[in-house]
Amino acid sequence: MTGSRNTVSAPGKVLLAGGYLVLDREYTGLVFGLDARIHIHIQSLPTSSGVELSEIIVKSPQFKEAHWEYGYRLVENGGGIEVTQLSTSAYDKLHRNPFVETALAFALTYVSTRGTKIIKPATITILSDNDYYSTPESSTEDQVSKSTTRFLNFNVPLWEAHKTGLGSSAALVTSFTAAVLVHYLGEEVFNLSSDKEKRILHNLAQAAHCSAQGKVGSGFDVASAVYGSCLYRRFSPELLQAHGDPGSLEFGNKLQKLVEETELSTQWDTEIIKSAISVPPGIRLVMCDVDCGSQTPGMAKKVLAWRKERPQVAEQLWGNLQEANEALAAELVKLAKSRLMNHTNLKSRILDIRQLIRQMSKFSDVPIEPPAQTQLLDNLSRVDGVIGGVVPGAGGYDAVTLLIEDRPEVLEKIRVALKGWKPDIQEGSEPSIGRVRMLGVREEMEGVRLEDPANYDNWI
Ligand SMILES: Nc1ncnc2c1ncn2[C@@H]1O[C@H](COP(=O)(O)OP(=O)(O)OP(=O)(O)O)[C@@H](O)[C@H]1O
Ligand SMILES: C[C@@](O)(CCOP(=O)(O)O)CC(=O)O
Repeated sequence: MTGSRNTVSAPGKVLLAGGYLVLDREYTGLVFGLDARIHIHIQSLPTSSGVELSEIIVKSPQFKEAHWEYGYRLVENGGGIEVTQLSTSAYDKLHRNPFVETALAFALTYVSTRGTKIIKPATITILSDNDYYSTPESSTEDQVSKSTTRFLNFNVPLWEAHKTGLGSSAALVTSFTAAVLVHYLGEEVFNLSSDKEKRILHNLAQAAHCSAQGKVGSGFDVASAVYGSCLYRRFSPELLQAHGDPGSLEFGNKLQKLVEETELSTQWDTEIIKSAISVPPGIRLVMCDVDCGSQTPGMAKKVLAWRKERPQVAEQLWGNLQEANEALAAELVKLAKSRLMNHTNLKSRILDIRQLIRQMSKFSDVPIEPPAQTQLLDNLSRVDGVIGGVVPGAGGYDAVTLLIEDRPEVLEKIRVALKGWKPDIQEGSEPSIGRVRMLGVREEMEGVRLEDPANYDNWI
């Protein structure tokens, strides 16, 4: 191990276009990294001489009861490193954090396959930028004017925190994995700015994230946490079927082959094209968080079931949407290159996508852009300086994303338009939309990066 402490951060995400399509390798998604990051600080734990501990402490000090202690051991038969959560007191309930636990086991296992014989104890601190969660004070204020406290104390346990949907688990697993690799392998050996190591990190974080969430999604969130904003084509899901769980026979070897792509069957086919998307000068992205009384679980399942049932109609729609999404990406790149400020085509490209998304909603009977969100987007699109907006990702009642002219007066006008806004929808026909407020985030092109540990001293 080189150096006694390291810090890494990774960005949150928004899938501006390509929701549902991106689940299929035939299609792509336009994903933007956001300037809300999750930061991981890892520090060697001092031990008194002669005492050999195998313990890693993880804490997330912005939340109550967010303290986890893990024992770890190298398992025989190539099983990798198994981690076990330790009880801190006989009376404490063992609250598990599957994302932390899995990321730790996968990352330590990979470290052990690189010839590291001794894994020394450490303390790991997780710090989330404030926009990942709605805060009590933000229930009366929007979060655009950034809070003066860099890392707020949310004062609730994690399971009670109100997430804003920026992809906290993907940013966490990515930054956590990267921090463990950098700490135990050394910054020179595991150089986060090299393409080779980024690819290893991407593969390892995708495997850990899918294992922790118990399903293989498209992975656009982990990809943007590693690479930042990009055009994304997913990996073949079969890649993640054979590695098994930490502790199982040959897990370490299988994981190493998968992550380092040493065999034909472990070659990843993910495509990340950073040059295919851009945010032109004078434009920025804005996220509005929608408070909603009810959510619609299983939207992806329902959309995919409809697609299977009506393949012909669905393929036509998927094709049209892919074309519309590519046209949006091309227009953004064109505007960025030409530096022209005419946004007429950009407006039309956004409206094309929305029209097709509404068709998807109607055909599949899934509220992807439900009438209340249509009203919200139409209303906001009329604000001077707003170019247009969409329901990002899976859509629903969660959030909307806008592209706007990057001027303070446009933000002010949006703020005024949102004040007291309510959809004009018949009672009972839709879940009730509560307050809508701007988050303080915008797009960011950069993915995972090393940070200076000294910048976090106030919060460790
Ligand atoms: N600051 C944090 N500290 C510790 N664990 C965290 C933190 N942020 C996220 N997590 C872990 O990630 C889980 C949330 O992941 P989940 O996939 O439900 O949300 P998300 O990634 O924010 O969702 P979305 O994809 O809708 O944006 C938490 O339950 C916890 O296990
Ligand atoms: C529906 C889907 O395509 C996008 C979900 O995006 P989000 O979690 O709503 O940001 C699922 C996926 O890509 O894994």
